[in-house]
Amino acid sequence: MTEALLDLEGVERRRGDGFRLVIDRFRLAPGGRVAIVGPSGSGKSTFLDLIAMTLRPDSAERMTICPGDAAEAVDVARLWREKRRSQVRDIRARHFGYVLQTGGLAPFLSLRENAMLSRRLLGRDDPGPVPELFRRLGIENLGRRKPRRVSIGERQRAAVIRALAHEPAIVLADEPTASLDQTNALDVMTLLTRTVGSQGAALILVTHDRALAEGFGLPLAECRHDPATRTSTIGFES
Ligand SMILES: Nc1ncnc2c1ncn2[C@@H]1O[C@H](COP(=O)(O)OP(=O)(O)OP(=O)(O)O)[C@@H](O)[C@H]1O
Repeated sequence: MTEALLDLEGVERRRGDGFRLVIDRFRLAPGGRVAIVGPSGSGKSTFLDLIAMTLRPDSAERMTICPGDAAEAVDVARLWREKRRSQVRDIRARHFGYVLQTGGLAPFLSLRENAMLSRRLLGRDDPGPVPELFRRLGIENLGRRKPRRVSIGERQRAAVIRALAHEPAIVLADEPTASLDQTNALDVMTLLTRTVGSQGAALILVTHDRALAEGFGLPLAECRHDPATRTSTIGFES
């Protein structure tokens, strides 16, 4: 069996006033895809933050990442336990790309400068795939513009480019089409899934829109919430 890109088992995190998320088992193959669905407040963002390593688990039996260029899986659970935060940060910057609901672009930077941010964080000043991504996403004439001078759909395209500019192993997209009309949502989803696929990256999408996810062939993983215990559970294997 191929080594999983992400492998989590028995991961728990409490939040706020008694909420608890339990990741029973989550295993994603290199280049794998999944859509995380569930009602509001069921823990989808908490799940994504744990995966993105921006949130520390309270406990984790197993939590590993094994990107293509790694000799062996990195034991992230251990890095958290030993409070090796700079190593966690390095893994995050190198291997993850993010597309947020409203783009999350820096307003004072041009679209191109925004796109280059994820590379610059890794000390890379060469443009790599950025010019080609601008062409493929059809906004090659807008690179010098600031986010406020382009449409919301064009902003989301720039956000997709920024997520892929440093060629990460995993792209995390949190409701990336929620602020778009239906036509733009379909366009951005098409471009997102195609470009992620062409780079061989894995995609984890959080969405309220099951039909959209299913329409793009993404398997669903459900965050199930039990109000009696205020506990949500999620599991997935690919
Ligand atoms: N920063 C925080 N501090 C304390 N509690 C939080 C925090 N963020 C979320 N929570 C709580 O954690 C639980 C899960 O929230 P989360 O945002 O992960 O759910 P969600 O499924 O993403 O919701 P939505 O679909 O509305 O975005 C909720 O009870 C929420 O109030």
